[in-house]
Amino acid sequence: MSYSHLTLHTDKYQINMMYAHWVQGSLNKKAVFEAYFRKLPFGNGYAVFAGLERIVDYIRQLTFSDEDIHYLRQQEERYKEGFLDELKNFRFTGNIHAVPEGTLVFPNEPLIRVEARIFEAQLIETALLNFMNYQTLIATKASRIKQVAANETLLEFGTRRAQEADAAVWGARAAYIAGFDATSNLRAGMLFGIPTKGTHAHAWIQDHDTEEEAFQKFAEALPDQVSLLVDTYDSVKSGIPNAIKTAKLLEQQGKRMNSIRIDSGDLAYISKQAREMLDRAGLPYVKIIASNDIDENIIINLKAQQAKIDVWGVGTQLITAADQPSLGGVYKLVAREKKGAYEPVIKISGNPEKVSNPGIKEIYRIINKETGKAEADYIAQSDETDVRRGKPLKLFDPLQPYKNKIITNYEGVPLLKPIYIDGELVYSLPKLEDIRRFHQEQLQLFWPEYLRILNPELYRVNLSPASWALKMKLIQKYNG
Ligand SMILES: Nc1ncnc2c1ncn2[C@@H]1O[C@H](COP(=O)(O)OP(=O)(O)OP(=O)(O)O)[C@@H](O)[C@H]1O
Ligand SMILES: O=P(O)(O)OC[C@H]1O[C@H](OP(=O)(O)OP(=O)(O)O)[C@H](O)[C@@H]1O
Ligand SMILES: O=C(O)c1cccnc1
Repeated sequence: MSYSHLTLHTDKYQINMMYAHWVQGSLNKKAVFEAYFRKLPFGNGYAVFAGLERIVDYIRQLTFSDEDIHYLRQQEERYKEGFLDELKNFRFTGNIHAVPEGTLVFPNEPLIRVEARIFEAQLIETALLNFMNYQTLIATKASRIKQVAANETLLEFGTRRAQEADAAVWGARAAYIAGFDATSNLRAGMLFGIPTKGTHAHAWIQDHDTEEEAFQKFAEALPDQVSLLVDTYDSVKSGIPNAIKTAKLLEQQGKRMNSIRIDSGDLAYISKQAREMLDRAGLPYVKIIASNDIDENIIINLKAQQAKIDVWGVGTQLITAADQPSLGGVYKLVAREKKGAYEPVIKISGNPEKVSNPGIKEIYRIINKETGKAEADYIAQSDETDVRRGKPLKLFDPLQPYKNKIITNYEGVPLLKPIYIDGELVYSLPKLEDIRRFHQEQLQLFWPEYLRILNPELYRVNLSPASWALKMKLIQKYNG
């Protein structure tokens, strides 16, 4: 059995619906689903889309193995053999559009659009949401941390506390997209080409008779990468003075010590002491790393206390998105094939936020040509042409009709890109470095008011008048 084969990484109800479609002969009918989230995490003003690379890899390997079929045969549903034969020939033959990784995204806009036989589109819901929700959440958390530590180095240290191995490596990748500089996870480094960094643990010190001896032995072994953890006994009285001795010995060999790491106690006080002691000893080049349950709020706080920290090691709070451990992305049917054409469909809910936006849609980022900044995102039906033709657009929020605006001098950038067409991968997956750069460019498109981490301005995401009218028509139809 392979732990990386993911075809049955789906909720059983998807297979049950596929079975019912097979029984009813409706399996080949086309359907269009869109994936989006309704609420931004962490009170942030934007989210950072991630997960596409894994989705592409998942779609690529999406076949039912003999083992999968054997397992399904044993289920209490007693699926008929004809269905299992159908699954043996299964492959994804549809279209997928998605926004590129690193894109800034907002609530209620389609981030992934799947157009396929209902049989195929239904199967992939669970895995798509699983990848998109987790990776987008971590990229967004990492982006918040980057916002407050723009000039320091950020190291991702979370693996030991991550929700298992996949979360660790894909989380490390998401953090890198959003601006982290390196990870401690070597597998993430090997798989994705993320730079890797490491210091040492308390165990190295505990395993020696004295801290001084431990530091010197470590420096002897890795003279070009010396980073010493100074808090095993007492940072100010013992760790930092011993690290200084080691740095001086290294200088005699023409080498420069890289850094010290502080992992407990008052990080503001100790880092200031450390900086002073290192500078006084003629070691201004030795950097100070801080770790210990760091997040964006602690970073802001430590900076306000004039902490002298050059590098932040961030683990648990980032990799587990501790203050909001899930993103509520959903995958909703927006159109179904009926008599050879698409019919838009809606999901109605007592909760107005949960009423879906019907119809096959495009999102455009409306860039004001004068300022070069993003003005709003505009969700239109895919057959509307106003944005592409640069026609004046009415930006309106139906819940706040006084917030009405006509925009004329703009460029409408379509955000959804073709990824799979007729089951073929047509998207050339960008290099990770390019995704990271693209994310930084995305940030430049937005006024800082939308990017601040506390109480950001609400960025407009507006439905086109035609999309709004369609929604109202379907609500009226179903409300009778
Ligand atoms: N000057 C400071 N201002 C605000 N927060 C700080 C400051 N110094 C440290 N912190 C944070 O306070 C928390 C301290 O946690 P905790 O009490 O568990 O650490 P500790 O007792 O110093 O070390 P240990 O991990 O060994 O228990 C950490 O999240 C740390 O990042
Ligand atoms: O605090 P995080 O943001 O998760 O960063 C990673 C933590 O992992 C290591 O701690 P370790 O596993 O040795 O435990 P301890 O320092 O809490 O005792 C390291 O010393 C950091 O404190
Ligand atoms: O290299 C480090 O210092 C490190 C790595 C993982 C977790 N904590 C610290």
